[in-house]
Amino acid sequence: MARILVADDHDALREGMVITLARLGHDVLAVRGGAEAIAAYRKRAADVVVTDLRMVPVDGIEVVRRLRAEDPDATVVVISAHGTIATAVDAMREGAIDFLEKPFSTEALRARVEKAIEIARERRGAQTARARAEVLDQDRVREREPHGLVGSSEPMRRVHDQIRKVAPTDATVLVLGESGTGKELVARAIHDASLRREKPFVSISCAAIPEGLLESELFGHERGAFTGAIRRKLGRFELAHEGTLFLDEVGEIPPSVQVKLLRVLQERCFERVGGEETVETDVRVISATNRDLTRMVAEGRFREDLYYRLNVVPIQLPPLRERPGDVDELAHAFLARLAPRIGRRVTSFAPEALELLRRHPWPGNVRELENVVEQALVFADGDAVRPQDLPEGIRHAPAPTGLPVPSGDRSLTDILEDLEQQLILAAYEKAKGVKAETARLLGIKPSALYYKLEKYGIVKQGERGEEGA
Ligand SMILES: Nc1ncnc2c1ncn2[C@@H]1O[C@H](COP(=O)(O)OP(=O)(O)OP(=O)(O)O)[C@@H](O)[C@H]1O
Repeated sequence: MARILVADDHDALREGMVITLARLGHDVLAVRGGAEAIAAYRKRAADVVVTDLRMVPVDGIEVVRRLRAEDPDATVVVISAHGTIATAVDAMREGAIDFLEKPFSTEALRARVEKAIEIARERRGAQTARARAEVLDQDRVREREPHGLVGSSEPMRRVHDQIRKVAPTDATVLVLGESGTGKELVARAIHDASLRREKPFVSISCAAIPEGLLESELFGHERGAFTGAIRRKLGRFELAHEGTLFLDEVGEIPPSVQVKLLRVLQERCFERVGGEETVETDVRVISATNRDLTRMVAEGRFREDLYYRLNVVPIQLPPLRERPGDVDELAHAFLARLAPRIGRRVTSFAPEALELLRRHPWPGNVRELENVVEQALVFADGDAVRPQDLPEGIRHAPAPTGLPVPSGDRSLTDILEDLEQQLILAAYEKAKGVKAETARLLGIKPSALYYKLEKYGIVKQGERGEEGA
């Protein structure tokens, strides 16, 4: 059953339509003119409106126009007099979805109305989806507000402890960890527990901003500093004044900007791009990276002096696979937060589903887990998430091989070097430090072994000769 509004000033025709549509089980309201139709729709929106085009003083085209202006999802079918197709086309241009040419059979009326009802339903579905997306967007904004770092595994307890100790000091903190491990959340937690908590927390992802724009994003620019600099713009340092500035992906800062950042950290002042005036700043800097900054320093891609300035207090966030104990707790926390938002009454995980989550290696870390829970909730329709609600990649997890799952953070060479180092160490220990035996276990020449032992810092340089090999 649908709610249908019929507008026609021709009594017999109007009554006829009412009878036909009511017989089909619809809830029909009929009015005699355009103005009445608009008023009735405003009072109570109909699923479908069927209106004659030729009415005075307000005609059918005007009805279409007004209803669509007020409700973009209004679904209107127009009735045109024989031989006035052009007017019907005009009405369609205004947003009517279909037309009926007089005279028409009850069958034609039924068919058009049924089709219109279907379209109206689709539109309503899309509308709900839109409204939900808006709510989700708002929630995302709200999500930016601090919420606790979940996880009480031993490594996370250590992180909490470090946050508590470092927060009240003004020390510069470097948060290290793979992508999705919660580095930004740590930065917020430090800010929220600090004396600056009432002041702004400003964050910037240094990787997301093109090299040429990063300097002006951080330090602002003066009017006319470069093409397109129409007015003075404040940079993040000024926006974060007296608060905390979070520099995410700090390893991506190009050398030219590294120099300027170093100066702010040392002297607490800077100049805007294209400006002469020196701006004093009082900002606590917290930065984060998933890169190996010491390696970048060694390779000359990151200034050593800047590295030491940023790395006053390092906080290392372990990848999720190294704290499997947190998976349960995080999954339940995300479930509790996301289920109401998606409109699901799901309150738990089936034991088999939880088991699959525990077994997954989580290369995308906590962010991946959060996404997986959200996806599963979309499919879950009971009160527990079942294994079949989980994404394919989780259900058919490869058997654990003990190998790290590549996540894009590190190159194959790096991963292989790690593995090589581990294997050499294992052999070295097994051989109780006897190098000739270590080389034999590994099936390589002693000279190759010496080279690798030094490379990985397992023995100090120059120690190689002591066995006389
Ligand atoms: N311990 C945690 N408790 C609750 N939510 C977490 C936790 N860790 C991460 N998250 C959530 O996971 C997502 C990723 O976290 P965040 O953005 O802080 O990671 P990141 O390490 O900064 O990632 P990237 O390096 O990709 O920027 C966020 O939605 C965050 O709320």
